[in-house]
Amino acid sequence: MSDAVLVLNAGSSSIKFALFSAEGPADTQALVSGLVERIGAGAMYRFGHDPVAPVPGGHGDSHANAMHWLVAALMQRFDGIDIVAGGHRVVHGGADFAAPVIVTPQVHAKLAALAPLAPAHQPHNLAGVDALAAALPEVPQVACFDTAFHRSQPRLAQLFAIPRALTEGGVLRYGFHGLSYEYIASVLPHYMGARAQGRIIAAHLGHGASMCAFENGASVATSMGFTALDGLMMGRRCGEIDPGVLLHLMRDRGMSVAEVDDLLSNRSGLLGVSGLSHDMRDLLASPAPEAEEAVALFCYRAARMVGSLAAALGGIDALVFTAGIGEHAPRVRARIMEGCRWLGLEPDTTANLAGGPLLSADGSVVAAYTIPTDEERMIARHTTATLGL
Ligand SMILES: Nc1ncnc2c1ncn2[C@@H]1O[C@H](COP(=O)(O)OP(=O)(O)O)[C@@H](O)[C@H]1O
Ligand SMILES: CC(=O)OP(=O)(O)O
Ligand SMILES: [Mg+2]
Repeated sequence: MSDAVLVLNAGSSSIKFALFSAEGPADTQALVSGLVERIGAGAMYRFGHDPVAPVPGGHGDSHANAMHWLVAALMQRFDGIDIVAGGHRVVHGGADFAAPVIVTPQVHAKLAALAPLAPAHQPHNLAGVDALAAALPEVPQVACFDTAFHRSQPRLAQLFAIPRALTEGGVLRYGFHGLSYEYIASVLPHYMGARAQGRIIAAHLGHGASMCAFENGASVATSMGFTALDGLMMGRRCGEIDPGVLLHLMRDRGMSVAEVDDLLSNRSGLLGVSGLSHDMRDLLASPAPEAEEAVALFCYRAARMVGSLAAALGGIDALVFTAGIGEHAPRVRARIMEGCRWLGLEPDTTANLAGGPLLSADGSVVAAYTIPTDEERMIARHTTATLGL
């Protein structure tokens, strides 16, 4: 029997999992990894290199059911592996949690209270905690936060220009995708040597998308704010928007809060602008002018955000692309890099098409890379360190 840490990373429509050995260095290859995706709409799963298969028996109809099914299925399928700890991505840690924490009933209650700030993530993250607690009540569980990496930011980067009382009440820019950025910061020296301590902008471009500026490996500014709706254009989310639009929709068009929430969280972004799909793959393959415009807006907004974060850093030494789009869409990377030429980034077209990792030409003042992220590994590192395994 080998001891393992089970990592659960629940997103808005998927659950990624990985089992890492709890013996030896925390950083060895995952024993097995996989995912459940399209939850609620014909859920499918994949364990390791097995073929993709439908989630049986209606268990894929909700995250909570899928979590219970997944934990039971993993224990059955990998019965030679003893799960000794659980590590979870928890999207929102609010003002209280700046580091990973062991989940106690009190911690669980505080995290559940943050669900309104991350409705498409937090309940699913806690469903993972609950499923593992039901199956293995004695196993300790650690919550690892998307927000924690950004708590090092200077105060100005965290403030909204709103009355102080609201700021003191926790209405701050928290930022997300922190586990991904922390992982990228940890592997960057492998690619860049000592320059990794310089002024870096990392672009996590997945279904959710954000950017983070870091210096000396610490976050100093990021594009997402109080919630994961802010910043870049995303698959279904609007990103940055004039708050006057929200007032107009409610005051002049009679939309309810729930309708505005659904519009901005689920029906905007690539899907809203293209009218076709939230998935970059579909848009890149489509001849429709609306698809082209959605891709063009995504890239335009991303390049503008690089400019903003470069100002926060006082310059830029490297731009790093990661997550689904950042790792797999050379056409999107190329367009964003074109928009960064003025900063001194000289793209290498051939290297970009070949998948990098170095995307910039020899002599480019600003380096560019594509680096695969690994939130599961970062969670495993935090879990073993927090539990002293
Ligand atoms: N080969 C590809 N080309 C273009 N876009 C891709 C490709 N593969 C994935 N994507 C994009 O990446 C997104 C998923 O990214 P991922 O980082 O896995 O997101 P999440 O963790 O938020 O589910 C998809 O919605 C799609 O837009
Ligand atoms: C915070 C966030 O947007 O996460 P995801 O990319 O998993 O949707
Ligand atoms: Mg994700």
